Amino acid sequence: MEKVLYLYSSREGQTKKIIGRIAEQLGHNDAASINLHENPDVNLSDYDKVLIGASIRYGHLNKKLYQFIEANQQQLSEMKAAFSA
Ligand SMILES: Cc1cc2nc3c(=O)[nH]c(=O)nc-3n(C[C@H](O)[C@H](O)[C@H](O)COP(=O)(O)O)c2cc1C
Repeated sequence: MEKVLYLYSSREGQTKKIIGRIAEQLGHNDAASINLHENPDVNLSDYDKVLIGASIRYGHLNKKLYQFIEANQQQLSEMKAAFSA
């Protein structure tokens, strides 16, 4: 079975709710849902697909998210990855 990760960067919880709803709609009830700020060292190679959800403040995503994407650029380009903000 495919392993799906829902990874989020949420300040007040809206993004967490939104990606939870997407997971529900796609039938990914068993997918992992991880807060990037609590688990910055999440290992993408443990998953087949990832959806990254992030909130915007004053035109910017959270700095930790930019750092995560930069650090995992190679892995993200080689797996099925989607982004929502
Ligand atoms: C102080 C503040 C600044 C925001 N700046 C932006 C922005 O620049 N662009 C945008 O599209 N939304 C902006 N928003 C809207 C948030 O991205 C939106 O409310 C989002 O759902 C919050 O998600 P979160 O609860 O997961 O942090 C802003 C919201 C707040 C409270």
